[in-house]
Amino acid sequence: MKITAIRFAKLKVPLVTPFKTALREVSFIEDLVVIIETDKGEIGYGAAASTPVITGDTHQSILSVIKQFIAPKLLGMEIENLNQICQVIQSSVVANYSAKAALELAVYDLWGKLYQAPLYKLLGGGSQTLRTDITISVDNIDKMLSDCALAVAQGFDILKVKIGNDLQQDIERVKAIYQDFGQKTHIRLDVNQGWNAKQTVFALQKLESLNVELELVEQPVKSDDFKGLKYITERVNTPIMADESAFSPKQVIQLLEQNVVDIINIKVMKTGGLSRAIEIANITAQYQAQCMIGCMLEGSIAVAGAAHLASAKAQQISKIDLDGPALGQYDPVQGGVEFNGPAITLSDGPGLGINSIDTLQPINDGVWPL
Ligand SMILES: C[C@H](N)C(=O)N[C@@H](CCC(=O)O)C(=O)O
Ligand SMILES: [Mg+2]
Repeated sequence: MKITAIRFAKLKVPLVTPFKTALREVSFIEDLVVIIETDKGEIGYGAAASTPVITGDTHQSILSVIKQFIAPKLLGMEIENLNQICQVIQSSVVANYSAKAALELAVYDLWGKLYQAPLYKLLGGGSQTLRTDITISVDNIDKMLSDCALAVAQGFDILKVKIGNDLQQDIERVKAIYQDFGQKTHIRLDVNQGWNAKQTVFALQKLESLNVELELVEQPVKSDDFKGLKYITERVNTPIMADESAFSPKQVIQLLEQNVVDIINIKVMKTGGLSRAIEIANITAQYQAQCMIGCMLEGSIAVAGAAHLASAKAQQISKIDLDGPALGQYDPVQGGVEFNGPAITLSDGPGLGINSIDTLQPINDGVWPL
């Protein structure tokens, strides 16, 4: 099965409530969809989110990097040579991880179709169902409490609470949420780089002294502040997780070797797809460190890839933050992953298991080669 062409489209889904973090605020899930065509008539689906404040990637940059630097090298390649294709994708250009992720996802989808098996089975096998947390956007306390109540009513028992835009208010937000929901849910915090090291130690020691039990705190400080992360990890009992600091296998080795953090958040938009995500999951196992599989605010095409990986790598990946599609008003993708509250069910169809996609908006000049 040979690669013959690549098509591009956009997919836009309105959110139930605006997604607000210390880094950005958005009201839609917007994916660039990549469709790889083959000489056998099979197509593979991949997608990428635009998160310039985290990856530096936009839909425009993803599209031009694929067309200009990566696609020309993929034309004619055999899907059965999966590792070779991933190597070409990874080495065609530096960085641009979201572009690489979208392509790798589509190639893995085709690999599953070639062997007529769901991806999670080809990757080693695992459970067909997973449980995700849900994100509570940073907002005023009343809004955050009502979002938590809604999430709990929908069956979620792990809340990923976004904070990081004002230290004192953040402490009050966490205290209020813990008071109302701390007994019935696990609470994770994601600061999205909003504090500095001293502020983090102050806030977490304060919360610990009040017996506020947090499952983990994600990326409290700037992504390049490894010294700050280590300073925090050495001074608090709450587990510290790296997100924006952990893109590459090399960074993950440094983070774990030097005891900079306790936990790693793997996202395919940061690793450049599944091949390096697998590599990182294996590295965390070597260090006997826990890891999470996460997502950007992205729809269910890319999340399906991450979910198949999480199923097959359940020994390494113990925490799941794949709630992107659950935050949308609807899911235009049929097959793939199905959400029912916190439960994610993987399709048993081949590859990612996607059957069809509604409301795809083709992009002008969105076919390669023209
Ligand atoms: C959506 C997911 N739960 C999440 O919070 N992901 C990111 C932020 C993604 C974005 O801004 O698109 C994270 O920081 O973990
Ligand atoms: Mg995060």
